[in-house]
Amino acid sequence: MISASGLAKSYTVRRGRERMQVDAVSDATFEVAEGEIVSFLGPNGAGKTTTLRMLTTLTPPSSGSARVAGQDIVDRPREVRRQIGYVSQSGSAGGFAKAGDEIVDRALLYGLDAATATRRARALLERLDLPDVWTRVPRSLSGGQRRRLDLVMGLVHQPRLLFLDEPTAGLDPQARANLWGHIRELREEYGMTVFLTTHYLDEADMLSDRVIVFDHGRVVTADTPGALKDRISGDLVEVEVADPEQVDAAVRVVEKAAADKPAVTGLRIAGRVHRSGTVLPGLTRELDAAGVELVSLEVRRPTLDDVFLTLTGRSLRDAR
Ligand SMILES: Nc1ncnc2c1ncn2[C@@H]1O[C@H](COP(=O)(O)OP(=O)(O)OP(=O)(O)O)[C@@H](O)[C@H]1O
Repeated sequence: MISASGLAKSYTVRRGRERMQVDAVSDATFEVAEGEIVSFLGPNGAGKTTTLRMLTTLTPPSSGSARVAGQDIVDRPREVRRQIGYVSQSGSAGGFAKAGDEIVDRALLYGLDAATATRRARALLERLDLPDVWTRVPRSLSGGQRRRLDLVMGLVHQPRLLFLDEPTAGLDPQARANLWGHIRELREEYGMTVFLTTHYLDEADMLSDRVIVFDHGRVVTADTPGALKDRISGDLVEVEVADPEQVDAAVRVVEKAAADKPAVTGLRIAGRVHRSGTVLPGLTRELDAAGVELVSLEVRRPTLDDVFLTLTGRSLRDAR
């Protein structure tokens, strides 16, 4: 559904008297298959929005090429636009018009007749739990309602591919989870492809089939959230012993099972293991045999932040 190859965008900016070149995107090369939900994950300034604007034909690339919904973004921008929906960071519903009228106007712009536009607008509002907002002015709605209204605006012409730029930025946790649920259900119902930018790790993790990690204008890696976490770090096993005298014995046991050197903090020993499910039974038996008395044993899945840190040398949380 999306095939981008060496997509790049540079801007010339003035710094005082000097003109400088800013490489917003240096090499966006990736594929997105039909029906996938793919997150484009990276810190602020990584070049996510610029990539999205090139793919949606809002800004031309400086070099490279891409096909979106089977069409070349430079040669056939109109055909691309007809098949995609786009919800920008700031959203599209604003102004003083009533929400229902804004949706219908948007649908008319795409060439729908008024009756079909109205029918679709009502169905989508119902579908996104916004049954009573037709006569409301968008700016009077809550943040979560407004983002759902933005989705309606992006969906009214039934696109095959939906682009979402930071869809849940600024929403509270409940509204974010609610929006993720809607996006997943819409994909099931309409079979559409969703490509979203985000700098939220939990969003990329919970929502997407695949994550493209993007930093400094280029793709770092791409995989499913689970595979990314498996590939980089395995699981983190942490044992806490009761007796300081038993720390060394516990370290020796954990060391045998761990992929790298265990970290010791007081009475806690932490080690990365590749498959906790198969390692744990043996580990507990060996700790027992070594006479180590455990206070606790915890297994933690590495987060996407651990992955980002390993790949880029910086934490996505700090990079924001
Ligand atoms: N029109 C422009 N003129 C000059 N520089 C730009 C322009 N648009 C983007 N940039 C620069 O390109 C880089 C990438 O910006 P972009 O907005 O694509 O990043 P982003 O990953 O989407 O970040 P954010 O999450 O903050 O939107 C930044 O350094 C930005 O300042």
